Amino acid sequence: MNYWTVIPAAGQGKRMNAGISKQWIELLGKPVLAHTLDVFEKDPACAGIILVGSEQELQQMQNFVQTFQYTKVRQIVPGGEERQQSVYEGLKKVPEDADLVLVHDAARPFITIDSIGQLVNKAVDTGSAVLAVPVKDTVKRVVQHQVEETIDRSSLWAVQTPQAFRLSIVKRAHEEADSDGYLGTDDASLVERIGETVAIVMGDYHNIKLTTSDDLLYGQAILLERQGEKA
Ligand SMILES: Nc1ccn([C@@H]2O[C@H](COP(=O)(O)OP(=O)(O)OP(=O)(O)O)[C@@H](O)[C@H]2O)c(=O)n1
Ligand SMILES: C[C@](O)(CO)[C@H](O)COP(=O)(O)O
Repeated sequence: MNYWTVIPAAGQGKRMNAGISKQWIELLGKPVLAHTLDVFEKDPACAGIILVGSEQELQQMQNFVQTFQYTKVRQIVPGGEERQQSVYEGLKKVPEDADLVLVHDAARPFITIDSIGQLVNKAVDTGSAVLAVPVKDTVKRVVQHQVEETIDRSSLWAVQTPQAFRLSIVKRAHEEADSDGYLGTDDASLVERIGETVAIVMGDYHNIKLTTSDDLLYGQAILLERQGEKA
């Protein structure tokens, strides 16, 4: 099934502390945003992309999309203070007749068409699905540097993007979160709180989000490994 994608790219990358927003950092000579957009541009099932940028970077983003000749970027819209608000602004621009919408962080450039396909198939069946990987570390709840509890990790998954939803569901979830003043760290949590079920699809440990500077080193290694596989 065809899908639309909202790509939030309006963050400031404070934790990366690179002096520029994360999407403009170059990995093997190409901006992070280009690595991300290339995947959706190449996926025949992707019908269109809504790109969300910060107000100050909209012109830069327009120029970038023209330079890289992305044909599927239908609109570039200004985002908000928080990721959730940026996604909400993007969702408002997805055509009403779209069935399925994916939300994907610009800062997760290592997503593959294969993972997207598996996610889309699940969301078509269930209405909402997210990519995630089982947590590998032992996780403890800590208060004031003292362990309160060791959490049973057998049911813990680290959730990624893309997250795929029927458009009507995710729009309702965002509308309700907005009117209730609820702020979540991903879109699925908004869908969960309106009582919808969210399915998990096994993701890929390489689908990291570039958050701090050490992620750049790992990211370059992922790209080099993929280049080697192609050669
Ligand atoms: N107001 C915001 C905040 C984040 N994002 C986007 O949401 C994705 C994931 O967010 P995160 O990693 O938290 O990015 P930043 O907010 O840029 O990072 P930081 O919190 O370190 O400033 C990124 O692609 C980012 O550009 C967004 O569109 N609008
Ligand atoms: C949406 C997300 O990528 C899921 O892992 C993530 O929650 C967004 O950013 P943050 O780093 O948690 O603020």
